[in-house]
Amino acid sequence: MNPLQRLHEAGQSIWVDFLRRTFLTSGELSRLTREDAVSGITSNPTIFRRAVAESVDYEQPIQQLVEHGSRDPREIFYQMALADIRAAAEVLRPVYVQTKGHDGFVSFELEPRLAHDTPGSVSVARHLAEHIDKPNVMIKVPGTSEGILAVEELTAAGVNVNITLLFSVATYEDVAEAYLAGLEHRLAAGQELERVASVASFFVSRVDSAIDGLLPEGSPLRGQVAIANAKQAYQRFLTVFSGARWDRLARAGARVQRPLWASTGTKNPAYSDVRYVEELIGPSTVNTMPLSTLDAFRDHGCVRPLTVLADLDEAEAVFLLLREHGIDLEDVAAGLLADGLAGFAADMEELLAAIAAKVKPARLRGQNTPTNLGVLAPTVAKRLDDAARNETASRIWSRDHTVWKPDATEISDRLGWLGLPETMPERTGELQAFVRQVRADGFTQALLLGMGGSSLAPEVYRRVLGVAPGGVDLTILDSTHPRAIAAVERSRDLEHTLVVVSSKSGGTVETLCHCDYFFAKTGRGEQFVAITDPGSPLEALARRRGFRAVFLNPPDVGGRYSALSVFGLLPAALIGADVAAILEAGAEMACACDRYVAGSENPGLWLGALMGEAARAGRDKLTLILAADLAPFGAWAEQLVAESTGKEGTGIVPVVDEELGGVGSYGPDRLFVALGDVDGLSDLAAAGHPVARLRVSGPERLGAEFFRWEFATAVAGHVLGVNPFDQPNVAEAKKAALHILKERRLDDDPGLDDLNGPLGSLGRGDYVALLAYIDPTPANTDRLQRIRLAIRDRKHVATTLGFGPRYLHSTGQLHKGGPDSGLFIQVVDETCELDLPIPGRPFSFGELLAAQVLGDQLALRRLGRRVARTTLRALEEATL
Ligand SMILES: O=P(O)(O)OC[C@H]1O[C@](O)(CO)[C@@H](O)[C@@H]1O
Repeated sequence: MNPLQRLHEAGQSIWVDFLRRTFLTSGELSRLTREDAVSGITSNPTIFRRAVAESVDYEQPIQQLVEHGSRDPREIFYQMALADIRAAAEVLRPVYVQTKGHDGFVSFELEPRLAHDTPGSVSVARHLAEHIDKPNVMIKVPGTSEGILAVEELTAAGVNVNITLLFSVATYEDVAEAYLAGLEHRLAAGQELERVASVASFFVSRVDSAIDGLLPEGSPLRGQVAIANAKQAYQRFLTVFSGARWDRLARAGARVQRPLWASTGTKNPAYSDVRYVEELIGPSTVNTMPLSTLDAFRDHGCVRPLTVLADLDEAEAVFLLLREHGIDLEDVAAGLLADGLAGFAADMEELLAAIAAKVKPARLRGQNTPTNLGVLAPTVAKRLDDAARNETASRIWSRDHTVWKPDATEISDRLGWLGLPETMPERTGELQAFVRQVRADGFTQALLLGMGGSSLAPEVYRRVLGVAPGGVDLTILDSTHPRAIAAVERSRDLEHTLVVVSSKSGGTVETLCHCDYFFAKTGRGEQFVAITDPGSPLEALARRRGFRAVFLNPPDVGGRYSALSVFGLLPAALIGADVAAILEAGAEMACACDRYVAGSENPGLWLGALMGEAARAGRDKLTLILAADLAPFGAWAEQLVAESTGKEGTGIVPVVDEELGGVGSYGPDRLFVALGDVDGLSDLAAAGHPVARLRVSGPERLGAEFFRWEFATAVAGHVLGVNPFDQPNVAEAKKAALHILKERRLDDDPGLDDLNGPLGSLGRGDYVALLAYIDPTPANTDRLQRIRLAIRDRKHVATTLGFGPRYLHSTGQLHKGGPDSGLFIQVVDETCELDLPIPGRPFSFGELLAAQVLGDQLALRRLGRRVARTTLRALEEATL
């Protein structure tokens, strides 16, 4: 038995808080009923908005309805939604029959505009119930005072009701009373009671989100109130549904109105992702879970029966303490109800707008327009067929580590990126409020300190989107070159600069050194903010130094997969970007890549199959040709692909920012992927190079591209048989550099190399990586770019360019763990007169950089890779 089945055994019904057409038609819901004891479905305007706006499922139904003369978005919505509700009711009918009408329900919510209209609610709900005409359907009515009056009337009329948006125990009691009163009317009228069912949807995690924000940092009450509140509601349930009044109804066949725990997806990454399930287990209850919570519980949920009855004294104590803090739970509940209604109303509007937009031609079809896959076409097609047969996409979404490796290590706890488009919208308000405060406190600039996955997405946002009105000007520092640090320092008005220290592990040496350096300059904690994982050394440091804020990211999101998490979105919010729109685009792509979307219709699956199969066929140089407005995206994709796939002697070598050349410049080891509007690829396609074009409608679609490439990279990892979420060889260079610093071995410098030998060794399928440990100025970059093009055109090999130490956190893994086809040319300063001390450390930035040059060289040499060290001038002489 899996944990979900055990939960069912413990007396709790498992419903899913999700609905979408292909979820029904693909057989996924019926599979969940068979394998995971799922026995119900809940829907709401948000779920329908997502289903319609962010998936391709409804394109065809909309077109068909339009062809049959429907134009009105509301009418189209009801046609489609009610068809889904009926279909879901059919799938769940066996459960309903087997449980003799106890379980197997699907819920459909009244439109939010009826929330304060009792007669309107009653008449629409009755009409819907008649029209749907299925015994196992519930109509959702909100727990407003007008809604509660409607519950009584509807129950009396024999309509099954699910009362939603309940946050307070007092309101819950009114709801239970309304249900009893409705049943009593029926009894008095001599009508049967047995076929009337009801649930009371008590919201859980939203209560913690609201209360936690009112409590002081570190308060032990944080994260305690929602569960205590739900436990109290359960106590009221036990009282109301017992005793003489209830017994009379029960004897006549009445069913209890079961408490249903809703809002059970964890919002705060510091809390367990199954907390709102594990703590509320008890008989006669329902838990409706988002798919991510369902997957998490199946994976690691722990079933302790009757937790809903445990620790009641503690729950009491929580309420006492809450009152001592001056927090009135009833006020909070009223606020949550108002917010919940407003949220649903906004989603309903958006849903109708999305339908209106789709009445025009479908938007999501044709994400991939492969111009010429040439020799790769059959293998990619076969791979997609295999993926459909093996349910690869579905298994990825179920977070099944065996897609990659039999061992779950560094896989199961690295798949959180899949859920970010769904979970992060909850946090946009928090990010925006933070930025407003930052602005109000006079900060006009921001400086982000971070490496690799902690800095590359912010850089893409900044360079692609610019700074919007109301945003702060953000600069990213990921170089330890003393001149680069000095230049950043000079360019900032430090007093008005917010410093964002960004590190998942919280232990990255470059980031911590930068942090110490700037902290010593300003000495003001309120100028600093940290983004990190819960419990990291950086979190501790930030709290010790009194940082203005610490943003904790979900720990199951790896650095290079974090663009749509706080690591990407806080910097995006700082520059004034529309974070909600970024996530919306991400969600749209996530839906396009969903578990039911097969073959080339699934943009992430398709791209991953292409990249992986190309590499297997020797075309492992993934050459990205980016439209000018998306150019900065390349460095982010480079890290994602290189660090994810470059291991175990295989991998994909991303080639970015290599200017497009003539057909003769390229060997048969290339796959070209164009992003956005780019010209000049037809000759390459005509010459037999595989060329794929990805359509991107504009920079505002960045959120979609981040997700597409993450999904594709996960798929490519699967095709290559590697774990795309670890970076096993990164530590080698790190360790070597730290050892050199510790032992003060900087003088064991092997000196510069003659380049003729290494350059002469280049052959077919090789690549040259220029690793520049010099000041990353535009002028130096231009000189290095000229050199790489000369090497490419003369030697017909792919070239890459990275600045140290930044590339160590990007392509460094591939260099050491990937295919042995690289020639690594370290480019170092002839002299550097400037050095900067690092406060509190026995080495300077100049020494750190020097140790990193030597450390990486040592790590590469130990693996038998070709490495040479030179200066920019000597390299120019040897190549131009
Ligand atoms: O966010 P952190 O933990 O500072 O790590 C930064 C980068 O360093 C790496 O761990 C590699 O060194 C990357 O995977 C990561 O993106």
